[in-house]
Amino acid sequence: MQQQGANNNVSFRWQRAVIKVGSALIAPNGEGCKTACLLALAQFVNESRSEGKEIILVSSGAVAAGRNAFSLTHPPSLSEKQAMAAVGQTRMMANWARLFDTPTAQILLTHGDIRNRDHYLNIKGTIRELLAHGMLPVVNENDSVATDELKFGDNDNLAALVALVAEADTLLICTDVDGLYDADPRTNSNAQLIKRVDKIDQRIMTLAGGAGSVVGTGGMQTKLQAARKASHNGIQTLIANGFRAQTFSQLAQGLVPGTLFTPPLSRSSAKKNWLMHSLRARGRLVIDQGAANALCRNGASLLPVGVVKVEGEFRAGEAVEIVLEQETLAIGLCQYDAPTLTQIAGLNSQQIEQQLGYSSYAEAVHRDDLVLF
Ligand SMILES: Nc1ncnc2c1ncn2[C@@H]1O[C@H](COP(=O)(O)OP(=O)(O)O)[C@@H](O)[C@H]1O
Ligand SMILES: N[C@@H](CCC(=O)OP(=O)(O)O)C(=O)O
Repeated sequence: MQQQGANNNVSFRWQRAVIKVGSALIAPNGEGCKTACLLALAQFVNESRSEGKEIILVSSGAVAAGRNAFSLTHPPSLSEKQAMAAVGQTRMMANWARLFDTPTAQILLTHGDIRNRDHYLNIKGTIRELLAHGMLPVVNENDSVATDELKFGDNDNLAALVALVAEADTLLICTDVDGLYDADPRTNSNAQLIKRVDKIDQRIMTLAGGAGSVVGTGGMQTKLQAARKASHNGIQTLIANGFRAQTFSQLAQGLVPGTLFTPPLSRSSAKKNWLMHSLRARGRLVIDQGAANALCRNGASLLPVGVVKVEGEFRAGEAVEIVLEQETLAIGLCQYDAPTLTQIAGLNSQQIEQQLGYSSYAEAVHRDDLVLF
């Protein structure tokens, strides 16, 4: 762990980032929503996207944005907060739309959606398409429908899971302090900023306290939980002050403005480990020589047209081995279940639509979900 001033030379590289924006930035007065504190962040997003980088926003603030539509004289109950979120979510999306020329796309999730295989695949597919079409996904918890057992509870942990689903290499958590301190800076004026953390162990976890504002949820504790989740999956996390324009000018220069959590493994190695060692293949796809060349030489996805035979019983999203003659070339997550892939093996995209009666995934196994041996 390195403290303030000890390391100003760390460089910050990224290609696909999830940027989590806390409620205080959306609703600086504790209610309603404003663009005032989002201008520097939006400029950074616009400039990064024009350089070919990809960004997914995870935006808090629905409850705070909807609060002033209700004239309550008591602290809001759970159902009143859910009603505030329903009002505030549209206001918050309109607020974001004002800041970008490209379309913003709303995705509302509950934890149940991440646990449900079909929903998970749909979320992944939607984010992939939005990014491919240059649009800006804006994710929040679906507060009006989430019950306790289906809740993420806080958007820091939600953002870490979105980073995983979206195959991001970076999680940037924008909050109202400069990063992780060795004590809560709001209550301890001697607290020191920690510039870099290579291992999120129990000692680091105990530094974190709760929320610092009336609109915040979880405080530094949930940010460290999120950083730990991301780190296990090879994703770097940066916690930085979203109120400071300097945060974004430094990021644009490749500098590290807050606390950087470095993962022990790269994203691709972590994914490789997961695919190769944690998943059991449920079936085999025998492919032709053309598909094998596309996979091995060009790093392409496996299309149904290159599949000669489907073996085993597997559901969409499960792992399969990819085989040429007797040689296993790769393992990957199949987007189709075995019966459907059997129907469309050897067909091109036009024929697939005719065969199934609807348009579906172009790839049997997307290259992001595939590891070559
Ligand atoms: N060790 C710590 N370092 C930095 N901030 C801390 C620490 N412990 C607790 N905090 C508090 O966490 C707050 C940020 O979390 P939170 O209020 O939930 O913001 P957000 O709405 O951005 O999620 C800070 O304002 C700070 O008071
Ligand atoms: N989903 C809630 C925010 C929950 C949350 O984690 O808030 P924050 O701590 O400000 O990131 C909302 O939109 O109001």
